[in-house]
Amino acid sequence: MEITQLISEIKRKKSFLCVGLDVDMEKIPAHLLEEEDPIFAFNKAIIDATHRFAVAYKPNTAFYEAYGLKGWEALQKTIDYLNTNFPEIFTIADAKRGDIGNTSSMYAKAFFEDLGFDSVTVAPYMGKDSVEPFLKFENKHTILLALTSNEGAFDFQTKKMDGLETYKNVLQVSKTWVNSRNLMYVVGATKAEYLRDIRDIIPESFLLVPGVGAQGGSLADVCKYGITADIGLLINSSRGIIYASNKDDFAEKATQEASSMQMQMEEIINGL
Ligand SMILES: O=C(O)c1cc(=O)[nH]c(=O)n1[C@@H]1O[C@H](COP(=O)(O)O)[C@@H](O)[C@H]1O
Repeated sequence: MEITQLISEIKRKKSFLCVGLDVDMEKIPAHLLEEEDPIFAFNKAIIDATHRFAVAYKPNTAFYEAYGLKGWEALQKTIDYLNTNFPEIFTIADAKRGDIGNTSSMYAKAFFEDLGFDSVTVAPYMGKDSVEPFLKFENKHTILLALTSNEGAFDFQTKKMDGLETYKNVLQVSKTWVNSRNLMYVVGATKAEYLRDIRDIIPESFLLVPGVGAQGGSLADVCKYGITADIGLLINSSRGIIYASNKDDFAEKATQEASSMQMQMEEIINGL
């Protein structure tokens, strides 16, 4: 998907919500376990219940890989369902890949060509030649981990390297890579106070921001310095939406959560 399509969808829906599809069989309502493919049945119900309020979906591949072949099939069915029925919706494979060049090329092929995602999350640790194979794909987006939402982000990402914090190095250096226009970045909602510095380095790039809801990050805090004229944000909530209820009313409760987030976003967009 072209970035301009994502921006017009954000403006049309007045939403920059990304719903995280992190399916855990122990948390889904019991009646779905009788379905032939419980993971896909759950995802389909969540997508049907929330797509009016969301512009992106992000399955984290760990939650599918954990169930082996069945999990991977459910992931394929989920992305096919999205691409067929909601082609205007941006899709993110949260796989956090990155390896030597020829291996990264195969990861890129897997997520962009075989599965058909619009984007994939990638770890920057192995450097330029591990990321550039992803950037070669036109109208596909590589979402580089910059400053993550977890406590461990302080172990390396905020430590200085040549006088500059590592996450700032990631932002500065990656801007110089071939096809860097295809880059987006992950910044955790729990690190909202860093967004002013981050926007100084990458004023316009899209940010995937996980960590609201279950991890305690705040939408208002993220928007304070993170939002741009084209919005430039995709705010992800996974557990806060998909497990709003673990009973038969899970889809209705997911609708309520997604709708409430969309309303807050609409207010923010209208106030710009
Ligand atoms: O790349 C990510 O999406 C990600 C990066 C990060 O820094 N923190 C983070 O929580 N995530 C992912 O975002 C989702 C957050 O889920 P919830 O905390 O349930 O909303 C999970 O799939 C995480 O793996």
